[in-house]
Amino acid sequence: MINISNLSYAFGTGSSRTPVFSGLSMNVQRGEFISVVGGSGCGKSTLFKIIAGLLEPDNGRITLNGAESATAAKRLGSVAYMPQQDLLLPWRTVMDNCLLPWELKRSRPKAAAVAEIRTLLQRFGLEGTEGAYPQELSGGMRQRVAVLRTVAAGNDLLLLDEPFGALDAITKRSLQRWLLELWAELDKTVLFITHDLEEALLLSDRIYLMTGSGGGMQEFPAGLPRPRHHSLNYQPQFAALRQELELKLYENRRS
Ligand SMILES: Nc1ncnc2c1ncn2[C@@H]1O[C@H](COP(=O)(O)OP(=O)(O)OP(=O)(O)O)[C@@H](O)[C@H]1O
Repeated sequence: MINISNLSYAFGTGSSRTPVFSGLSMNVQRGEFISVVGGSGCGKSTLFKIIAGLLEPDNGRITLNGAESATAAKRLGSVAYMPQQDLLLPWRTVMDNCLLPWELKRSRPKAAAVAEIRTLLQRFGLEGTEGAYPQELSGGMRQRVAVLRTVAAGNDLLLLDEPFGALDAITKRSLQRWLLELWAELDKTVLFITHDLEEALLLSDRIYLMTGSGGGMQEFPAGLPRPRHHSLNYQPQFAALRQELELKLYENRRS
């Protein structure tokens, strides 16, 4: 689905140039759920912006669906990206927010897009919110609308940048369960940024650890059997993996 090799990026120019990462490589198969974890500021969101075509890397190659995407402009619009803030437009209703991807592409009649969004609203447990404005929704509902808009873009690869980071523990749990079911049902490939190691282990097939300070990426096989449930959190195998992952993150931050 996506192959990244030897990617590097730095912000700024001349003497104010600050490397974010270098020599970064990763490989994601179709249908996988992959998490990216790493300390604050190590470049996770920057990586997503590069994959989404919003930033051009300094070096490296990105292959999407087997075809090399040599420039950011080529990647733009070919993956669905949900940034850290939900970015729902406050002056638009839920339906009009979800229609934004259609407005950008206009590749089919509006009625077809509206019908698909209505079906997704049902599937996402958001029936009855079509005419509501974002500020009338709870935090968990807003995040579901934002994920729905990302899915409505119609791409096979979803980049979700810490979608549940700002939610309380109970809402977060229910949305994790919901996302696992959705992922199994929709047959999408997901790249997911999180600071929550338990969330990464619960959701992912594999985890990539970003080292930061101009460094690269390390792979961590999550490998727990599916289907997964929160009761896994209390099993020794889960606790051991969590400890191993935490140690690796800690080692990376020190090196
Ligand atoms: N537009 C920008 N101009 C200059 N530096 C930037 C810009 N955006 C991000 N940076 C810097 O690049 C580094 C990586 O930022 P990025 O947002 O990718 O990190 P992150 O791992 O996603 O962080 P967090 O986990 O806190 O969201 C940080 O040091 C940040 O300050």
